[in-house]
Amino acid sequence: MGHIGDRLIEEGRRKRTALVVGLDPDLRYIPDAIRQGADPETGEGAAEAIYAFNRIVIDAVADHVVAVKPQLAYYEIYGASGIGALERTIRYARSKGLLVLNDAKRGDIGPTSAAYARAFLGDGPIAGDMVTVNPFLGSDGYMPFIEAAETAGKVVFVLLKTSNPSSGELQDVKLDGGGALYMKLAEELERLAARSLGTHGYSCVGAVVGGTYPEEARAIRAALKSAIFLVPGYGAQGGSAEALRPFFDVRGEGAVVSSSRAILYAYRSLGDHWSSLSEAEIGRAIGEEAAGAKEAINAVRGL
Ligand SMILES: O=c1ccn([C@@H]2O[C@H](COP(=O)(O)O)[C@@H](O)[C@H]2O)c(=O)[nH]1
Repeated sequence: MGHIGDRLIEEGRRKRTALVVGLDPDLRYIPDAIRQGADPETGEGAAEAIYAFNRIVIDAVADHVVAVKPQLAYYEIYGASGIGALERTIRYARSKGLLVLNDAKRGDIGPTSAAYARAFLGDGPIAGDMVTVNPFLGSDGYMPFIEAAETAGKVVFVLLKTSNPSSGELQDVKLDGGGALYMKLAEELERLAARSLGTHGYSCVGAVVGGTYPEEARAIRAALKSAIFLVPGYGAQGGSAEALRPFFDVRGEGAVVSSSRAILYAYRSLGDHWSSLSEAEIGRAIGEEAAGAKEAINAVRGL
């Protein structure tokens, strides 16, 4: 039976895209027409503003992306109403035929990870199709997610080599024998990924590999062939389209590239008057930026 990894590949073919747009709504950068007086400091009215903004983003990018990736932190700031905005956003994205990847970066002792897995990969109100997982606690921290993904036919992206500047402080630590910690985890993930290969050769086990580390990606791809890579770092963090080549397989598949700020706030480059732009102008700028990113990524995929 096919799983969400298969759907990612199939939707990517149908729409000719490997792009995922991150939904990291920051009220400070949301124009007045949408913010409608919501206060970035107190958060009053924030949930409505976030949901209104996300709807505009989703409508603008739906033809250019395989999935949206809500970043949980931006919703948790506002407590119950923020989580409510996340719930509504997930429903809206699905109504537009998009897959949902919760960027939650969870991971804990076994029973707590199992509860997180139920929350994000089950049938509950904030469950999506995919979730990011922090493996720092070890296998009893990440296995409940992998088992839940296998059961539900969903996908878990395990943090492997992250895009941030200090990711090497721990992830690159050399182990006895000389290999880096992230390579040891890559080898372990390949063993686990083999348990749930889908129609297109990819698994319920995915990996986060930063677009800012193409050399590391080359080595990881050689060891970890069965995992779809989630690739953040393109755009606002300085990762270029050209650097994305080693993340993809020979068919130009097997990776999805996420971009948040560069697309969400594209209208800010229209000038100082960005805060007074209309909803239509905002949607147009976001849609054009997403279309441009999709094509730039497609060029390195050989499409
Ligand atoms: O290694 C990682 C893992 C996750 N992220 C998340 O992706 C987005 C990136 O946002 P941009 O605006 O495109 O830089 C954000 O939600 C991060 O939490 C990451 O950047 N790197």
